[in-house]
Amino acid sequence: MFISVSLSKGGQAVNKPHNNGVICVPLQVMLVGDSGVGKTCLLVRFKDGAFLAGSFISTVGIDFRNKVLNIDALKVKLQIWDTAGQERFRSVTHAYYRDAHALLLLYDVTNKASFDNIKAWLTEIHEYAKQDVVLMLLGNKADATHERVVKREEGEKLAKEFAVPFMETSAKSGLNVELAFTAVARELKHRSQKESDEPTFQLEDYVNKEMKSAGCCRT
Ligand SMILES: Nc1nc2c(ncn2[C@@H]2O[C@H](COP(=O)(O)OP(=O)(O)OP(=O)(O)O)[C@@H](O)[C@H]2O)c(=O)[nH]1
Repeated sequence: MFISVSLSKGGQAVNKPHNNGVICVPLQVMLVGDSGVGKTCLLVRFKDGAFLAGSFISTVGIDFRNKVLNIDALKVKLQIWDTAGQERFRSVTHAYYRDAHALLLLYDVTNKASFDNIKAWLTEIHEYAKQDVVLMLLGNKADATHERVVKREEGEKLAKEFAVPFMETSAKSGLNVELAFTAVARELKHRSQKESDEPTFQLEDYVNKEMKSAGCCRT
């Protein structure tokens, strides 16, 4: 069974009758963060299970890939938008915020400036994205132990300050990559089925529970 989603006036995802296997509107997940934090690599890891090693080619404008996830016997189609982190493409990115159902905001644990810029990204998100957008903060490149300059505790503290779920990821080792996308897809799926009797889904609780059962922070 496929899930189809439409948007109410308030931008909330609401349940809609769907034809067998026909997806009316895929769930849009947008990757944002400074240039070089690993947005494209995270997407490629999630989509193809591979790591793009070698020379770094910056995304120009915006790119997208689709992936269908099985969540509780439902097929949830994610359309994942990979945005360019470079400042000169910022106006292109702004135009896409309002259509995003979820945002994965990345910094690079080996790059302090990318972490310091998270507050500016949050301001931008507040300005351009839907008020009820699902948001998660990701500290990427957790595998790069020797180059690390941002401690996990610093990421946790920042996330707590802004009440955003948080996890460290690695596009290189695959750490928490599937979990990050699955968690936001689950949240969106639960929102889309508001009228059901299911208990309210808590994204942060789900993430913490899954990380704990996976041994938390292994790289
Ligand atoms: N060690 C390590 N390197 C990574 C990881 N993710 C990405 N990289 C490297 O970081 C560089 C930038 O990765 P990209 O995915 O292209 O970065 P981006 O955020 O898409 O950059 P823009 O397209 O400019 O916004 C590349 O050289 C990657 O190989 C990771 O998890 N661990």
